[in-house]
Amino acid sequence: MKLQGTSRINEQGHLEIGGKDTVELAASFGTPLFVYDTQMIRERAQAFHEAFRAQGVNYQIAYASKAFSCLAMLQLADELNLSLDVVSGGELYTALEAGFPMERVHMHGNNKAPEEIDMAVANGVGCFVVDNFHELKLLSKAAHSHSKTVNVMLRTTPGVEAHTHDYISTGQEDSKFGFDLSSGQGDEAVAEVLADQAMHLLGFHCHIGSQIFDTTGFVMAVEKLYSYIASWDETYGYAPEVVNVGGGFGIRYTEDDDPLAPGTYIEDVIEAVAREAKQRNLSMPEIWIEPGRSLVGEAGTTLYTLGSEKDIPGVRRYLSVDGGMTDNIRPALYEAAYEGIIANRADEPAKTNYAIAGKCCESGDMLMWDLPLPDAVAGDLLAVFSTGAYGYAMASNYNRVPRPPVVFVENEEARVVIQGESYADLIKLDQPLHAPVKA
Ligand SMILES: Cc1ncc(COP(=O)(O)O)c(C=O)c1O
Ligand SMILES: N[C@@H](CCCC[NH3+])C(=O)O
Repeated sequence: MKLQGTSRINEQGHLEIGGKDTVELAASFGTPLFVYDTQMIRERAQAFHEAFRAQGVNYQIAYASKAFSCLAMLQLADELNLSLDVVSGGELYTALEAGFPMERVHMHGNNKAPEEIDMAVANGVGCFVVDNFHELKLLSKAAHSHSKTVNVMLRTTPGVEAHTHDYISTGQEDSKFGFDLSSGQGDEAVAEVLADQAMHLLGFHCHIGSQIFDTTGFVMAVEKLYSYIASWDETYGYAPEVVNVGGGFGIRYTEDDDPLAPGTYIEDVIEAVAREAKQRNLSMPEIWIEPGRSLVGEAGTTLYTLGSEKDIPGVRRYLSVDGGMTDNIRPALYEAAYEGIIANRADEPAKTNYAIAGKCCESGDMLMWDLPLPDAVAGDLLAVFSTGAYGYAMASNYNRVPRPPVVFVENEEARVVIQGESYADLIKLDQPLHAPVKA
């Protein structure tokens, strides 16, 4: 695997990230450990900004905070002039506590609870990405009761299928997300929002899926959406101020992945919107996107310590790490592929294929099935690449495994941004039946 960002192999043959030796990071903070190369996040955000500026359109880049949310990450996103996609009261709370400007927060969710809607209205989020009719009712009620006008984006499902894993594909008709366009749900929703004094219709949103490597799906979604926008223009004299094409821009997990530069997605989307709008005599809307993975995915590396080995001659050599599905559920959930190296002997050539197992009581707790490594022994440090998105964010305490710490590294400095959980943390919400009877 080609090293990315600030990662390099230093004179000791150790993997270094952000000028920090990963062997030292593991010694200081323990393993498993999530290490984020924050310079890489800055560069990614910059690349998206530059791509938009080059096209001269008004835009917002909303970081999809579901990919990785914590106070420090959201403060970094703010520093990078990103807006923020939040999907729950908890993500919104994190944004509030981070001091993220609420006017740049976009409130998502396919089943927003009345309390979450109320919280978002009260705090003045920039817009609601409304998913369904139930939510429209709740939102209207909340907006009226706060005597506020709320900005609304309608989430639509344009009927475009992204070529990705079924579970991370969202733009197809048969999806739990958004208003279905072909059955007329979009028309009804537009009428409802336009008729409500407490709502301002900003425009339309679609998100076709994740880990997408070409622009065809985005262009098709724009074309499809515009065929409806044209009819809403005719019927209601309404044209959108904003079109949001979601996130889903692919990243490199393995050598087989060949992601496009951020600029390519942006150029193709803008070209498609400009063409569609012009053809229908509509003004060019602002273009918004919602990248998660492409901002933080490749910036994250997980460090594990290798432990037990099991060799089944002629079948497979298993090596176990001190984490697994509790810090990275993606291989078990989506058969997601990863690559890694022995971080303390990063200059040695690979000799043997290993199956990398987690420590949970599940046969499916496998991180990789065929990872070529130099002969590895217990105590070696395994670095798994591109774990920055939906790794920590989807971590669990299954088997009562504490969630690992997270550090940001940059310019030879490491900073803990999420502490590792202790065993005491694991039981802090437990309510015992009685005081423990100690023998
Ligand atoms: C509505 C929406 N926007 C943005 C994203 C971010 O996707 P990704 O992290 O693949 O860029 C997602 C997740 O797939 C999503 O559901
Ligand atoms: N969690 C997912 C993708 C879906 C995210 C949001 N719709 C992943 O790890 O790839």
